[in-house]
Amino acid sequence: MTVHDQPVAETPDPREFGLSVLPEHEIPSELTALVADVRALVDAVAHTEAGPEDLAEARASVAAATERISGTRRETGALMEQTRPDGTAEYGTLTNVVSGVTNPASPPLQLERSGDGLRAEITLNGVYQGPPGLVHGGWIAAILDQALGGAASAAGMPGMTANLDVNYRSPTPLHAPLEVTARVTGTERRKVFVSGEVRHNGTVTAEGTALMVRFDASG
Ligand SMILES: CCCCCCCCCCCC(=O)SCCNC(=O)CCNC(=O)[C@H](O)C(C)(C)COP(=O)(O)OP(=O)(O)OC[C@H]1O[C@@H](n2cnc3c(N)ncnc32)[C@H](O)[C@@H]1OP(=O)(O)O
Repeated sequence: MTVHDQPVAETPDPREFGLSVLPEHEIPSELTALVADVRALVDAVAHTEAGPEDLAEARASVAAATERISGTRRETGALMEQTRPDGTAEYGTLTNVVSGVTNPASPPLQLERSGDGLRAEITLNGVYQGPPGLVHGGWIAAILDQALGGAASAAGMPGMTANLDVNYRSPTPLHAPLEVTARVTGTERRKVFVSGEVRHNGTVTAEGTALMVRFDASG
């Protein structure tokens, strides 16, 4: 296995493969604001103790809002194009369930380049609960998977997760700032080895390693 030391590579333009691509700056700010509002709605619904009258009224309002915006739908596989500081482009699915900018079912995860990989700060609310007061382990694995895949992609080697291994070291609290980090640790042919961590107050609560297999450029 060799340690990856290549410069960031240009990712092929997905339009060449017939995929639909939306540049990030073309996403209406009203849509990203609505995504945040719907996340707040999901949290409110999950925890509400409102009475039947208020619930019925809220339900009618939600149904009206759904009707209002359901006329036209974007393709499920549409990609968002982000421009890196060096001017090259990177892509991810708009409705990615872990970090999709237009998907209110995703947590507000925004991974950014940092040091030799990616980093994010995120606070998860009760919608992501597993054990009382704690983040569900499946969501921790999903966040790590996204960070690990994103690190490979950011290094110019986008691919699919072939294997993901997660160790839960200590409980991950809800309603508390978490740090997510990930980086490429090595490559071997199409195999990209990645590792990452979730930390709370500097303590590792979960760590993961994954094998990403790069998309086959030979067709
Ligand atoms: C667009 C922007 C995106 C932007 C990306 C943003 C981040 C997205 C993060 C989310 C990632 C996901 O959730 S992805 C979704 C979950 N994953 C999946 O659905 C993947 C399903 N599996 C597959 O499609 C396939 O098995 C692949 C692609 C992983 C591999 O198939 P393949 O392409 O035919 O490659 P193959 O020849 O079999 O394997 C290549 C090398 O990897 C090794 N290998 C393959 N699988 C394994 C394995 N499980 N464990 C060990 N080693 C393995 C082989 O031995 C070989 O090694 P050698 O002979 O070279 O030694």
